Amino acid sequence: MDHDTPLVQLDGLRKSYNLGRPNEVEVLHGLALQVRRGEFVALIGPSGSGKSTLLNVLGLLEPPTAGSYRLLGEETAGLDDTTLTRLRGQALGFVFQFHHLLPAFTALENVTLPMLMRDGRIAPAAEARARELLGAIGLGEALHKKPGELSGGMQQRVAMARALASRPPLVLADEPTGNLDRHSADEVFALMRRLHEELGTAFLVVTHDPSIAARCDRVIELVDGRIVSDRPQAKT
Ligand SMILES: Nc1ncnc2c1ncn2[C@@H]1O[C@H](COP(=O)(O)OP(=O)(O)OP(=O)(O)O)[C@@H](O)[C@H]1O
Repeated sequence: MDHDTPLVQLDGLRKSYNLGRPNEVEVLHGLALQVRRGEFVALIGPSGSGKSTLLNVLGLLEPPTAGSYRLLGEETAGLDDTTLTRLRGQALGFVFQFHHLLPAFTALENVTLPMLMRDGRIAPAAEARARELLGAIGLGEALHKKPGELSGGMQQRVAMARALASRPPLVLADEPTGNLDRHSADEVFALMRRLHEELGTAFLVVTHDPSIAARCDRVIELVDGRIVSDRPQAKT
């Protein structure tokens, strides 16, 4: 992929849910959007405006109903499941509101396991990579702790390490600080910004928290399934 090719390019993207004829409900109404390498973008909008739906489409978890979605320059329409899984693994990391760590496994195992399972083959040096990442984000002492022994903020930092382990160019984050108190939320967000600076990873962050949106470089606002504003923000 050419370095200037957008990571994400949507053209006329529509998504409907078929609740049984004639009740087809269109949730995303023809979106056009580009996300480029190394951007740090907030996606905001009222409840029900389609943010999660858009993230699901971007994450290749749900197909669009119409329009084009190019990921890393590759048109995703019509790709089979194996190809979608490969492309997802190559392009994307995911962070959710709830960490979804495996409770029976340690922090180190939680970060290592997805790397081992990627493409069904053993990724070389997966554990070394997991140790390095967890060390870099201040969890070197917690490698062998299980999620239940960690604070909410620490759990979310482990989830961040898991998302970045495979060096994706883009991380999709759905309310990554939504379940945390102010202090932990600020800590987790600061970590995201730091990883963005150090690794050049692009982030698309769905948030209801105005103070988090205010610290992103670009803010896209969705209302009723349409982009009503998309503006850069000066760094504060
Ligand atoms: N699987 C589905 N089947 C039918 N309708 C759906 C489905 N998923 C979402 N919707 C509808 O799509 C619309 C947008 O929902 P979505 O969850 O994307 O909004 P959101 O902006 O993420 O909201 P929130 O901020 O509350 O998470 C809503 O009207 C919702 O009812």
